[in-house]
Amino acid sequence: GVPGLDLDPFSDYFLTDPYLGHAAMRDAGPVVWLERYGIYAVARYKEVSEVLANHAIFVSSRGVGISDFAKNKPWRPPSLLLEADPPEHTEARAVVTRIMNPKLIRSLKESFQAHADTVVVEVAARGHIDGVKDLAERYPLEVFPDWVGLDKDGRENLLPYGSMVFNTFGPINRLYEEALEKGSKAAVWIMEQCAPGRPAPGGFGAQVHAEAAAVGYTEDEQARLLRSFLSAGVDTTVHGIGSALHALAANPGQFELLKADPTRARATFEETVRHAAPVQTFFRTANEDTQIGGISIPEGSKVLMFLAAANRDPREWENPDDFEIMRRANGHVGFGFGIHACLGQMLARLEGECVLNSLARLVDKIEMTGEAEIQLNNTLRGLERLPLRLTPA
Ligand code: HEM
Ligand SMILES: CC(C)Cc1ccc(C(=O)O)cc1
Repeated sequence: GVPGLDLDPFSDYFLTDPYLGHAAMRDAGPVVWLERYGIYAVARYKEVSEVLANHAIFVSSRGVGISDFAKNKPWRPPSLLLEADPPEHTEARAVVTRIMNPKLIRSLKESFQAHADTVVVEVAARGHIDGVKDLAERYPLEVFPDWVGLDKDGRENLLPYGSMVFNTFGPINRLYEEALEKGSKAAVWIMEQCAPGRPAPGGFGAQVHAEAAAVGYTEDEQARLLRSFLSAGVDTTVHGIGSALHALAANPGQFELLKADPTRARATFEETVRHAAPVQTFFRTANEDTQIGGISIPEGSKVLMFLAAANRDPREWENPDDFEIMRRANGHVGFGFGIHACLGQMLARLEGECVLNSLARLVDKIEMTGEAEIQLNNTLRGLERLPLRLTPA
């Protein structure tokens, strides 16, 4: 039978340091049973990839959190992308990829890089900073809302809303309840911003609405489509950039390699997404009786995929726990894989690359001046605080 483990992947203890738990699950077998929640878990690269690829059996429309939408009404109307299966999912994705494509990214590169230089020059001159508040949060919160076309006022709602969305994929624990309390107020502003006609003309938001309207989406569907981007587009990049700063401060040799060739910024961010996995886990639901690694998985089972564990699976990676910007990180599952693979990964890479490229050219040293503090979240891994000293180049 399936090996059972008693670990709680949503406990503060596990979320603070998940790596021993990851190894225990990987070593226990291709799939394990987490008794505490009555869910299956896959932590090896091979099985995580297989579950992500097999979207017909391991479906998203029953929710990508622990709650099964076939049994319990979701706390918010389901996403047309994340919580949909083909054919509805295919159509929604086609609408968005008409806008979110390499041409768009090329058009943003110059302004995104210029802004990163401005911010990095400023924080480097300050010397002592909190890498989270002063850089990892500041940069995405300045470039992303302008690109979408959101109001100038109220942007402080974006992080608590995203934090709520990600916490609600987990069980109803303290993190879930605290996030729901903080996020509910933010949700009012988010939904106002998603309404057709609200985003600034010409921005990404208005373009999503126009493309969705063009294929007959109702106003509610147009709003929900844009909601996906306000849900997924901020906390993730904030944690990606924060984790990159942390990794570079903790590995000075890697920062020297980056400074030697600032075009390595792109590969540095990719290795960060592999190594830190800002999105640690989420679920699929077995839509029929099936099996994983020879173990029977009954219809209705929730399967928790540990992307972070797959990205450090020694069966797939050499020195998996080492942060190595020169390695070939492609193939990692930090942005997912298959039909639901991250729709914003090009934008995320652009944001990460721009900040790290600025750091490489404008900063000579990046040093920890105290302990990094983890921000606990049922799904995301990122920092609450990162005390740094930057020395200008
Ligand atoms: C480092 C930053 C990011 C990481 C690690 C990340 C990770 C992921 C992952 C793992 C998925 C797959 C979810 C699944 O398979 O159910 C995903 C989907 C998605 N991401 Fe990202 N993401 C990031 C940034 C962004 C940004 C900046 C945006 C928007 C601008 C975005 C928008 C989306 C959307 C809309 C989906 C749903 C796609 C679908 O279901 O077809 N993400 N992301
Ligand atoms: C890693 C994913 C779970 C991030 C994410 C969150 C929310 C949405 C949405 O469509 O609301 C899409 C993607």
